[in-house]
Amino acid sequence: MGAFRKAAELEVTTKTAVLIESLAWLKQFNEKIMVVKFGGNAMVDESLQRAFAEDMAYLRFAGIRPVVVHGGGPQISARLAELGIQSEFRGGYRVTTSESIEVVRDVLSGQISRELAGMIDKHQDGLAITISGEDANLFGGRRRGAVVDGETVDLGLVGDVVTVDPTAVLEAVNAGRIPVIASIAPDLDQPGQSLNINADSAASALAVALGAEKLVILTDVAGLYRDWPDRESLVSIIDTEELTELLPALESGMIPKMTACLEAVVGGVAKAAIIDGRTPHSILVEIFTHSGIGTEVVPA
Ligand SMILES: NC(=[NH2+])NCCC[C@H](N)C(=O)O
Repeated sequence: MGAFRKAAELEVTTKTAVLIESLAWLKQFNEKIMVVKFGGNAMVDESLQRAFAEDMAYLRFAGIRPVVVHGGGPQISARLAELGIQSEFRGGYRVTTSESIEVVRDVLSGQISRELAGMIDKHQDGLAITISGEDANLFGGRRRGAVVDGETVDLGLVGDVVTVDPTAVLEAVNAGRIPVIASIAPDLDQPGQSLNINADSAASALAVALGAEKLVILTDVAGLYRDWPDRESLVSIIDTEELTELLPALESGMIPKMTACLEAVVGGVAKAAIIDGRTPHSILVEIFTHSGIGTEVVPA
């Protein structure tokens, strides 16, 4: 047998193995809701955005029901700079004012949600549907500052999701559509006021409210490292008990993401994962292979 023919046969064997490995996961996730937090570099790189839209269409046509939640920190900063709106910073975080919250809304709902939905719709007309956290009672928020060196600093109109009414999202999902959700919410304590909501916590709260099977958070790291920055210590799977112990010692940028995973699983979501959004199609590897690609959080 020629070497060429052998190589071709090997390639077929590899492809066959990959395809058949996915069967277990196609069965497990069939018709299940999966909440995906879109963020980080993937959000500001057009080819990664396009790959992400393709992945969402892929999940949907594989029989899964994806729900996308996104933030937009970098785009908001860029738009504020363009408009010449000066921001005050406290403890390294931008303070959101009533002037800048209008820009936040416009960038999140008007720009990012629409662009992403447009890319998903390239795969089938009307596949995506944009929903703002301010629509149909979806989210209710409460102001929360950031903790810097053990002290809470007031960041203005910034907060966390504290109430979720998933009715509109469920309707969209049941109609076979992919909701694309902007992380902005009415302030429960101040009627008429809106808050810029942390998208990790919003995705987590929504996953719980929807009874999702899995929460997946895209980030700019490969996953959770037990001993950062030791590259060998990347964790593939961790339970809520061990994660709770590890959490206070984590690098500060990881804490909100791992907390979101933890709260989702404690709230009843079967599992949650953080994966590298800089690697195109990493979500397909996470979902459809046994070993996945990032760090998965499971119940203790
Ligand atoms: N990082 C990991 N260990 N992931 C395991 C993923 C297993 C399976 N494909 C799932 O999505 O549930």
